[in-house]
Amino acid sequence: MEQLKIAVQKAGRLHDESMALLKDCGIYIDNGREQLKAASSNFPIEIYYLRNGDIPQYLKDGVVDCAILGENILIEKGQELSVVDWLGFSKCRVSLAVPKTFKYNSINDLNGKRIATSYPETTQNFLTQNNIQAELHLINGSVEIAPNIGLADAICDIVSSGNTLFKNNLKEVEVIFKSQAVLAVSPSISKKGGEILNKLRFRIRSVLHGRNSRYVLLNAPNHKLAEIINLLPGMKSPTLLPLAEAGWSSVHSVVNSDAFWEVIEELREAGAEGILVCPIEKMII
Ligand SMILES: Nc1ncnc2c1ncn2[C@@H]1O[C@H](COP(=O)(O)OP(=O)(O)OP(=O)(O)O)[C@@H](O)[C@H]1O
Ligand SMILES: O=P(O)(O)OC[C@H]1O[C@H](OP(=O)(O)OP(=O)(O)O)[C@H](O)[C@@H]1O
Ligand SMILES: [Mg+2]
Repeated sequence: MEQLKIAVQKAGRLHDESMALLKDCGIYIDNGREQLKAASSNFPIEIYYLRNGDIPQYLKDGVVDCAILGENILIEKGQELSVVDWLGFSKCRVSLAVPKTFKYNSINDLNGKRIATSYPETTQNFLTQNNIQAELHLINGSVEIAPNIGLADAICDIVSSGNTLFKNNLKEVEVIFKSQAVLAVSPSISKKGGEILNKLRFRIRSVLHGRNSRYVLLNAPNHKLAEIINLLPGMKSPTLLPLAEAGWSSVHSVVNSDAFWEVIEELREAGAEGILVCPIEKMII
């Protein structure tokens, strides 16, 4: 039986959350990453544990059908490959940074300067778009140290919390783009592979919608219902059930995780009581 070949980072920042996502999709993986490949006992998928930086080439060559990788690596090494889903983890940005003492007014201040980076394509494209000529120095790790050891005047690297920049006395001056983990596809995926991929994508979407939502239950006096329902859009519209006590109802709905504290405050002000907030395992839309 044909299997969908999916690449996942062998070790590093993407590995754990990629595996957790497959697990939440109900896919059991038989063996660990000590081996290059692993199979699943309950879904037609084969996992290839690879380096994030090598994955775009494996996708182009059709060695794997799809992959979970950082969008920034795809922009650097695989612009022609398609992203089919944005997975919401490993969020970061690719930015230019300079020493805190550098008097930076605009990108023009980088003309003629030396820039250290692990992302030469991304950096060069950004500089070209802005008509800047600079000398690039390719470094594969700890790029932030380059200005401090006199190797470069600026860097282009990943920034997340900003701690690494701070520790190295650097400041972020240009955000080139924002990145997160994505599901990307090989141009040579077969028809059957595409069908399995669609099943996987359906599961991934259900898991991600569930993660981004909360199930809210509350009690409210009937004369307050109109105002409360107005605050709760729900999937279709909120569920309304009568309470044993006359004049009261129970309202059930789904609220977006990002907005839910604000919504809860508004609900309380509108007269809601006994509010319960529960996680949603899967949400099929
Ligand atoms: N500090 C960070 N915060 C959030 N996401 C990050 C951070 N650093 C990297 N990432 C994201 O995780 C991906 C993997 O980063 P990691 O440092 O594990 O590997 P890598 O050096 O790209 O990989 P490999 O050795 O597997 O080729 C990056 O491409 C980026 O998308
Ligand atoms: O803004 P921050 O939260 O400090 O994150 C940014 C740092 O994280 C990444 O490095 P990583 O820790 O993956 O080490 P690496 O250079 O060995 O890949 C990236 O290359 C930055 O150095
Ligand atoms: Mg890293």
